[in-house]
Amino acid sequence: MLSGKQYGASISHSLLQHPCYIDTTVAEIFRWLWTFALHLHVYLFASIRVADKPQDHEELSSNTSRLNRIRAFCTGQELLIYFIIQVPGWNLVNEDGTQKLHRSWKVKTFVRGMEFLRLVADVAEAEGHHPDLHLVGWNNVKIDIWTHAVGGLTENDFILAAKINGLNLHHLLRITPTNK
Ligand SMILES: C[C@H](O)[C@H](O)[C@H]1CNC2=NC(N)=NC(=O)C2=N1
Repeated sequence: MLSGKQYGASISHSLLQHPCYIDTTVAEIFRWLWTFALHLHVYLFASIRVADKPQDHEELSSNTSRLNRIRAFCTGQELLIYFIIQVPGWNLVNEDGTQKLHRSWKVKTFVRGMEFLRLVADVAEAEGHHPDLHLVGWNNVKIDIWTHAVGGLTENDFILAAKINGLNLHHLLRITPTNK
């Protein structure tokens, strides 16, 4: 009859011999190495990290841009897709390696175009977050939004885009099928 101690020793001895256990040890080592390598990669190469996942079900336009809440985004597409669907009409573009939000409109007249930019400027100033504004060819308004402080997109950019979408601009726009 084996004592408890002897029984435990025999169990551990047989386990040690079992290929599964050996595999398990090797698997554990590889798992640890992989995890370490992954964290090292994130530490060394993730230029900016996701501060935290965006709150769900929060109406973007009711948010306000706050510097202390700049949620920098990695290039992780899933986060960008989560936000881009909340700002219809805006597109993700990459200009010389900088990810930006872009949208364009056709306005009725040059003066209406300036009025358009004025309304956007007021929202931007209230937000403390500012877009790149273009009025080209007298009636083409183009807006790019990105966070200069991080050289890419943050949640603040999507908040500003949502607020611009919330502006009543119809009286300034030339009616076209797509109003591109
Ligand atoms: C101090 C001030 O809040 C910052 O300089 C703000 C101003 N507006 C801004 N707007 C944009 N698009 N990106 C910024 O990094 C930025 N920084």
